[in-house]
Amino acid sequence: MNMSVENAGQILWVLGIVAWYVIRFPFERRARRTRVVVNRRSLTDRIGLGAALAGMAVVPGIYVATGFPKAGDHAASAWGVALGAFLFFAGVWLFRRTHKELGKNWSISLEIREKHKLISGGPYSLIRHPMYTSFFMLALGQALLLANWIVGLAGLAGFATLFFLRVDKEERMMTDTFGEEYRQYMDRTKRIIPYIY
Ligand SMILES: C[S@@+](CC[C@H](N)C(=O)[O-])C[C@H]1O[C@@H](n2cnc3c(N)ncnc32)[C@H](O)[C@@H]1O
Repeated sequence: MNMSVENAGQILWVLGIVAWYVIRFPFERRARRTRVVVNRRSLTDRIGLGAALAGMAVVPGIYVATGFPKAGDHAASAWGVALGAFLFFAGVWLFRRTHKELGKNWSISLEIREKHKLISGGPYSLIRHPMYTSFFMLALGQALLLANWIVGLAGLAGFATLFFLRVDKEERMMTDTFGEEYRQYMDRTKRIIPYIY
């Protein structure tokens, strides 16, 4: 087993998660100060958020800190880790772009804020959910950076749960709020992969 490649994967994952949190923190603080006018947070959405948090932070965090669970460990390859690092940091970059673009309109859950504007520029010009695309990139990166099948795939399973529980509800909330403007936006964009889905 090549320990140095595995350690490199874990260190890169930790660095990416720290960068992720540094980007997210100011938006969480600002969101607390901006009034919510529509709240569609539901039990299903909380379950999805819990699954994503468990799969992308708690399970890999415990693995990196303690090596648990040992079951599922596999040998890491340098190419796999390099590809994982590329996907993970490209995901962090897209995550930052989407936060900058959404600005005061960002929410962690299904909410419309006071003076909410429909954003359709930058990464939002091709896909309606580029932040969710960035999460899928982070989850794929995690699967390649962490040399354990259970821990690696927990991120994909956790985020896919949130995505599929949420996406229809989010689009319904946006259509209810922005009406024809959002319907037209839907007609010219895909969900998470430009020109495909
Ligand atoms: C966690 S953010 C994710 C945004 C988007 N689904 C994405 O993946 O980039 C969720 C919140 O963003 C807001 N939102 C989603 N799409 C938006 C858009 N095109 N313009 C403005 N706000 C949007 C909604 O208030 C929603 O509750």
